Amino acid sequence: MPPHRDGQLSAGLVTRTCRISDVSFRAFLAGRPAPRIYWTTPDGLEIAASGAVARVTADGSDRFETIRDQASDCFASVDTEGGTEATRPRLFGGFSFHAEHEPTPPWDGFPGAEFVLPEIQLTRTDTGTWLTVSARDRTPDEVEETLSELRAELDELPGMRPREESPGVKSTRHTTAREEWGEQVRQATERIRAGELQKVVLATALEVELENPVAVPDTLERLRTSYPECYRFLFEPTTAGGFFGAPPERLVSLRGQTVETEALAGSIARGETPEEDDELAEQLAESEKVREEHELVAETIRDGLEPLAETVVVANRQVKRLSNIQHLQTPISATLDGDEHVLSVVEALHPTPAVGGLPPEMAKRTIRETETFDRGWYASPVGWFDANGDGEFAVGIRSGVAADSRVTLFGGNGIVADSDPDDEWDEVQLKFLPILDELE
Ligand SMILES: C=C(O[C@@H]1C=C(C(=O)O)C=C[C@H]1O)C(=O)O
Repeated sequence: MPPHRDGQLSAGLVTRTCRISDVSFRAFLAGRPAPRIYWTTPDGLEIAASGAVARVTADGSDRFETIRDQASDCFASVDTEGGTEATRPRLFGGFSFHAEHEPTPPWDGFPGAEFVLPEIQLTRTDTGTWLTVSARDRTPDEVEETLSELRAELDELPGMRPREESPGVKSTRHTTAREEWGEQVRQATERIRAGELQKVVLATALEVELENPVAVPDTLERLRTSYPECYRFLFEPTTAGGFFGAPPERLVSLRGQTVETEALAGSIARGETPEEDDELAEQLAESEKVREEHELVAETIRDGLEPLAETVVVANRQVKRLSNIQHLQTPISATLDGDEHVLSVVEALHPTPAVGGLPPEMAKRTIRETETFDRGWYASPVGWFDANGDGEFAVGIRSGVAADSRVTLFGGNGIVADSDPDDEWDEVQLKFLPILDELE
């Protein structure tokens, strides 16, 4: 499919922002149609948005570049007033995992890449809350008038909204049966022992039928309490479905020439007691198998950054503890050689061997040949970028696609030569839990 350009902004973009009293972002999102966007980072930036003033889409292996080109048209003429750095125009969206992406359910409405510049955006930081309205082909006065009207409407919304009940789980179905998984892992380990592969991340999907339709913004709000150290996002391009999740993993943040990223790979459960917790963390940190697998990820990220960077700094490995799982984590930072667009860094890193494998092409091929469900946007870059090419992307894991009363969740794990199918299965189940628990 050739990229279409309904996002082109020949007539220019007008955006106006005003400060507002705090308001429930969930109540705002509940009352808006698709496209709807939610994005929040552990450091406190929180954005809820709806409508599309511009929408750029792309497919195929040059989708990163196509999006960047279309976005520069989009940002070419922007008349913006009243905001702060936090409210500057941003395009929100993401990419499919594979370049050869042909959406099948539940991924209807998700092309190979799509970014949206929202019509109405709420931004919350620790210094305040703002409302932004953006439009094309409208005069600044008209946009300001819409801003005042919307501000009055928002005054009617509650500052806090009582939490809705969880939708309740009617039934769950693994798209990959346990025996099939065992066979998949055995075949992957054979390829690894034969020297074709070093590592591959295999995933499965869990189809969850709910008692009631899911309100994703409410689910994300509940995840705020249980997973405060994670990103939380929703990208709902059409009414067909919304991709959402609470990923612990940053793919990249780029500000000026400073890149922050990490290797996050290697997993173990949490303990019932602090002692057991520490024992498990130690077991994770001491396991040679996990350490090797983790180092492959850290080295590959470093190698991916080096051609773009003046310096790359790989910090010490540590254990990152989440409510239901512990991971090995290595923070990595870099100073780039020149002005690179964040999408160039995204393209250089995706997929890291934390979600793909090594060598990258062989791992991607193995994933395509092995997995019996559509990865779609699972384990892919999701986030935003701005007119300067700064931006931030999470890895779309601990995630699912929601449509009415069905949510499809995804979870994967790194397979290496001596992986045991049963252990890997158990670890994958842990990765469904953050969202599954909130739906139940
Ligand atoms: C693939 C997933 O997680 C990734 C794989 C991990 C592993 O193999 O131990 C750990 C963290 C993530 O990088 C997932 O959550 O679905």
